[in-house]
Amino acid sequence: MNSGRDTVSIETKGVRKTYGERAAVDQVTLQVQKGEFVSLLGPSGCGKTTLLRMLGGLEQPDEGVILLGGRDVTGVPAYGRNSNMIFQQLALFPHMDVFHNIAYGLKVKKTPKAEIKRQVYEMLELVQLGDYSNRAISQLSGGQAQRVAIARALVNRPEVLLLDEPLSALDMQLRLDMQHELKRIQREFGGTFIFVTHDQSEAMNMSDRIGVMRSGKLLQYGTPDEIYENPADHFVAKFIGDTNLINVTVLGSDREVVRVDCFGHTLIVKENRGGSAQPTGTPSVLSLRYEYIRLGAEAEGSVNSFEGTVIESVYGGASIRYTLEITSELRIQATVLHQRGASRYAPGDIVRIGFDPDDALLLSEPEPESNQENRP
Ligand SMILES: Nc1ncnc2c1ncn2[C@@H]1O[C@H](COP(=O)(O)OP(=O)(O)OP(=O)(O)O)[C@@H](O)[C@H]1O
Repeated sequence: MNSGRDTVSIETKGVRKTYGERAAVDQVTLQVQKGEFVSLLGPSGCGKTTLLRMLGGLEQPDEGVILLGGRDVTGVPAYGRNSNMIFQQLALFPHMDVFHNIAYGLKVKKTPKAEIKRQVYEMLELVQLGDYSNRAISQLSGGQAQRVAIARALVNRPEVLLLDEPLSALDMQLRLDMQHELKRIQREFGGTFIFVTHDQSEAMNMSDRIGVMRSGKLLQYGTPDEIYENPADHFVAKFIGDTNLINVTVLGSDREVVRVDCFGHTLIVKENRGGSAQPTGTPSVLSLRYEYIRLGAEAEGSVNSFEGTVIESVYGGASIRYTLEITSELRIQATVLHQRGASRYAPGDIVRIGFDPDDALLLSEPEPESNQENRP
């Protein structure tokens, strides 16, 4: 079992895989620490499954290196690696009961019977199916089948468990429950899990770190907080969370703050992390998260402050989402916390809108959309 987080479990260096002319995975370098839960996140066709399959040895890269537990496994097929994979179709053996499904890998390894029993029951406890050892696979619910698949994969003590959208066939409530379960199992087992998903909230809920992919490239690799608060670019900002992306023109910059023109308003904003100073006149994009915007009395004293007209107000229980028109060319969305019984703005109301430089991020212009992928 892995308990430390200070050593690398699996690592890729400049991994590339092409199908015909097209790079499904393009120069991906990433390092996953032992005991980490990492999600590979991105829209359909961005290359996350191909990357996962290369990590598991089901595909081989055209270029680059893969290290598993410090060993170079580039070119080593799946059966020669200490990793295991779970797919959306769980592929449990229908003619075996739960016990024998989980025991299968140990039997193949010719583990002594008593040891198999001990380890299978340990796994059944881990996935909270202690009483289900004799159940037929056909008599399991979707969530129970998921747990059996996880137990079957973990009983072999893989260096890394690779999961390819295993929850996507479940209905919403069960999916949320299984997200918590999977995280708990990973924590208790102490292993390294790499999870592919196109669902940003799923990735945010479970991961220590997220790798955001687009068109085969790893755009950003960081903790959920880093990715949310400091997105590497326009695409990541839009893919994770709700944000207004506003076209602006750079007026000038001083260290980390930049003055921009936003449809006739001069705003003071923060430069993108690691971004180089952009020259005056550069067209750019400002990312302003819905919930960082303040309205009415809350907006007084903000560094950036202007008026807008409420176009729409959508009640969301704990919060209200407003659509506000600043100019005929510019509408933004703002989400504000709402307390029961508190007054709210109505369409037509003129309200003060405010935010500080730290609340907004100037991002590089987006790359043109690739036709290789579909937005979720
Ligand atoms: N065996 C293959 N032969 C040819 N092209 C492939 C093959 N596998 C994947 N591709 C292509 O490589 C690109 C990346 O596919 P991949 O399945 O890795 O994406 P993904 O992000 O996992 O998408 P999804 O979420 O839809 O599964 C896509 O353009 C896909 O069509």
